[in-house]
Amino acid sequence: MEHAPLVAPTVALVGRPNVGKSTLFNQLTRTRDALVADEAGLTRDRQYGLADIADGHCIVVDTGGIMEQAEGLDASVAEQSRLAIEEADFVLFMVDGRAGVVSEDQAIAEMLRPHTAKTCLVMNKCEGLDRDVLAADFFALGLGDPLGIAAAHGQGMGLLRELLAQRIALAPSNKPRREHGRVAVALVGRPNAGKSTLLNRLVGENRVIASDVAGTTRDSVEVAFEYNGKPYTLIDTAGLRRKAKVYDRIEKFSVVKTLQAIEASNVVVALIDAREGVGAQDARILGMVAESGRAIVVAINKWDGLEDEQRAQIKSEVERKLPFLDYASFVSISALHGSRLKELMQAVSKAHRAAFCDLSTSALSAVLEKAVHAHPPPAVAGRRIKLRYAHQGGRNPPTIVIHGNQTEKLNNNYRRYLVNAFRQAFELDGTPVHLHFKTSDNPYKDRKNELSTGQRRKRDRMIRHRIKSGKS
Ligand SMILES: Nc1nc2c(ncn2[C@@H]2O[C@H](COP(=O)(O)OP(=O)(O)OP(=O)(O)O)[C@@H](O)[C@H]2O)c(=O)[nH]1
Ligand SMILES: Nc1nc2c(ncn2[C@@H]2O[C@H](COP(=O)(O)OP(=O)(O)OP(=O)(O)O)[C@@H](O)[C@H]2O)c(=O)[nH]1
Repeated sequence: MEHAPLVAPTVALVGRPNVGKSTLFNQLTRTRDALVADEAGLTRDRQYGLADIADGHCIVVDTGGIMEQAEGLDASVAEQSRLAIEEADFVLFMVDGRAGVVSEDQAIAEMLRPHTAKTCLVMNKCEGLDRDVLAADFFALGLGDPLGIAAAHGQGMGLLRELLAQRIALAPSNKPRREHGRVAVALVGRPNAGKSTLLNRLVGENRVIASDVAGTTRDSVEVAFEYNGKPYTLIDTAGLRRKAKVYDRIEKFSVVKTLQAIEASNVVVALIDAREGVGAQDARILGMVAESGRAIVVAINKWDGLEDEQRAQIKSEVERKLPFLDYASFVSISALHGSRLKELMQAVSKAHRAAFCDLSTSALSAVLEKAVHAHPPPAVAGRRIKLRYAHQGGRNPPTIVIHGNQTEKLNNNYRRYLVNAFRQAFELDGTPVHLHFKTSDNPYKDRKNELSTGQRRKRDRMIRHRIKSGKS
């Protein structure tokens, strides 16, 4: 069967501090922000997001963010940014039109010299000024005529999007991403965690069709296989690792590849090396998965031959360091010996089912009512927060829209309580569950005491019916 590669192209934003990278990043990715995980305990600046361009989408990586996040680890930081640039399908090099060329711009231009073919110079903060006059200064960078924009004012965004559509339109990932019936699984984890070993175990023994589809400019590889009669596609980043091993022996961790694999997947299997414990890099990778909203199974690998004490230690470490993954299943495995892979794949299958499940309005509302009855929301300034009914707003991850009033005043604890209630009721293991609150447009809201309980119920039933029949 022919299938479109799943991996999305990436665009790297490069530039010295304060030129407006974050502003541009937000402009490009804003429409997709609603999809971003907003799980408690995971608040940090985003360094990557999805941008809808023309009919497709791409991943945008803010390399400035990468540089800042890893402050104090200078060498690896520079390395990460450089690697992100190398691997990007396209680079937007941002400069500040008002400031003119400064020495940092020149240094970055030098770094980009080998990549000029895929680099576009973007001159920001051009509003109200003559672009041609500002541009003259930047010719000296040797990167051609800059595109003038004003990210903060949304000016030039149309042109920029057009340019991206032209330059990365050929990327095959701008095609429909989901193959019918196939569960796309990404294997992620720091170097040496055991990804290749696991892949070989899973695919080697169960190979039905194996098609290695290397992207045109990317090295991610998709491998189709069946497990227990179910079709899967593994999205592997092995291509890069092989290459890295050839030209220098240092194992490289690739943010871009990891992002692409996560983004293209339905379920992520994240490997942790039980012998190494949960390091900063593991936490970072898992943070990326959590932010993506993908279903996840954490495989604690190299479980073979460990003492009980070591096993207990890694278990407590996982709990302590990864509280934001409280929805994930953790399966200890040995990729080398092939142990507990059945459990692993069962967890994958379960997480996939949960991520894509359909939830009826009546069932959701019933669970909501029960949860509210057991623990009513707190009162705010003497008024109770009312939660009336719920319906499904999306899948992968399941998104539940709850209607009520004063919902914006609900605290995080109560939100978590509700998520758990839904999770338990519908067995939503392995996937984040997102809640959206809506304060209903309720004509009676200021006269609530004039409605009897029976009248209110009747009205709620009517609204629920309207939602169900798609009229609201
Ligand atoms: N005049 C003007 N200012 C802008 C524009 N875009 C961004 N800025 C301002 O430039 C400043 C820096 O913007 P950021 O988006 O934070 O820049 P950055 O490159 O991400 O900076 P770092 O986070 O330090 O790397 C902010 O004060 C923005 O409001 C623009 O189009 N015109
Ligand atoms: N004891 C033990 N060793 C394992 C297990 N899984 C992998 N290894 C070993 O760990 C090392 C790294 O495994 P790989 O599969 O190459 O790891 P990787 O994550 O693909 O590494 P990169 O290609 O560098 O990203 C190899 O020496 C494996 O034999 C396991 O379950 N138990």
